[in-house]
Amino acid sequence: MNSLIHVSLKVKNKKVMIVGGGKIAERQVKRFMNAGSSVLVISPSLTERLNHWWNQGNIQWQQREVSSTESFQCDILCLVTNNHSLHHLLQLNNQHVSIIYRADDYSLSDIGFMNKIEEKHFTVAWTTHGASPIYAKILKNDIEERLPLRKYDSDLAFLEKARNMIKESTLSENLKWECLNEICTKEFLESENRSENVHKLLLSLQAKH
Ligand SMILES: C[C@@]1(CC(=O)O)C2=NC(=C\c3[nH]c(c(CCC(=O)O)c3CC(=O)O)Cc3[nH]c(c(CC(=O)O)c3CCC(=O)O)/C=C3\N/C(=C\2)[C@@H](CCC(=O)O)[C@]3(C)CC(=O)O)/[C@H]1CCC(=O)O
Ligand SMILES: NC(=O)c1ccc[n+]([C@@H]2O[C@H](COP(=O)([O-])OP(=O)(O)OC[C@H]3O[C@@H](n4cnc5c(N)ncnc54)[C@H](O)[C@@H]3O)[C@@H](O)[C@H]2O)c1
Repeated sequence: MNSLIHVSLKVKNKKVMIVGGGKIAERQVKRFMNAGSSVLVISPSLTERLNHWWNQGNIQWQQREVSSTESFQCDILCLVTNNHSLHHLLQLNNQHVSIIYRADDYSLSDIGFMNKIEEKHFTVAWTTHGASPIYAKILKNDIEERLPLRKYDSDLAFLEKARNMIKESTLSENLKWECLNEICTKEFLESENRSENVHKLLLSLQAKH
């Protein structure tokens, strides 16, 4: 049984607490800060970049050591110190927090972070489930070379607009469904003027019904 579900998690305005202020904390902070979460770091020290973000007012910082009996009120708790037993006890004492990330042990973590290639309209994400993070990184080149990611992205930019037009049309649900399938065919996508062809397709179907 695979006990993992791969999701896209919306973390804007979520309260994220990061215990630890080293290199791995930096990676987590960057991720959540850029996604619009409210980030609080608790650590006696910060890396230079974390310190910069704190100075800029992008994150909050409590300069202190966390003790193993503490209880936190937050949506996501990231345990990213270099202290395995502290993580273990904090996880036990914070069962009320439904998402706890443990940087020291993938198998005990509620979430894992995937490798990804992001285009505007398209994301490819993969994971080796911690089997080999370095191999996972190497795969990036392989995926970039083998997949026509720019083409997918440009197709999707077109399809997003076309799909909205179809959804907003007065066609019946069945005909809308037919259109949505039609615009995804290779022939349609590779046709000379695909944007104009969407208008034509809609007009011809509307005229018939
Ligand atoms: C995708 C990405 C997301 C993220 O985390 O941001 C990610 N690692 C990234 C960067 C990165 N990782 C490492 C380096 C230094 C080496 C280098 O520079 O090459 C760097 C680069 C850096 O730090 O800059 C090495 C490393 N990573 C882990 C360990 C083991 C350990 O710590 O025990 C080791 C020690 C080596 C070993 O033991 O083999 C563990 C994990 N790393 C994962 C994901 C998860 C498993 C994913 C999977 O298996 O597919 C997992 C389990 C974390 C988790 O999800 O809990 C991000 C991609 C950024 C990008 O796109 O470039
Ligand atoms: N997930 C990954 O990709 C990955 C990769 C490498 C390492 N790791 C794991 O992440 C851990 C952290 O790595 P790092 O390179 O950031 O370590 P680091 O030593 O650079 O940073 C540890 C940070 O934790 C802080 N800290 C220590 N005790 C604390 C306490 N009681 N309360 C609050 N803060 C405390 C330290 O002040 C420091 O800022 C490693 O020990 C390892 O288990 C994960």
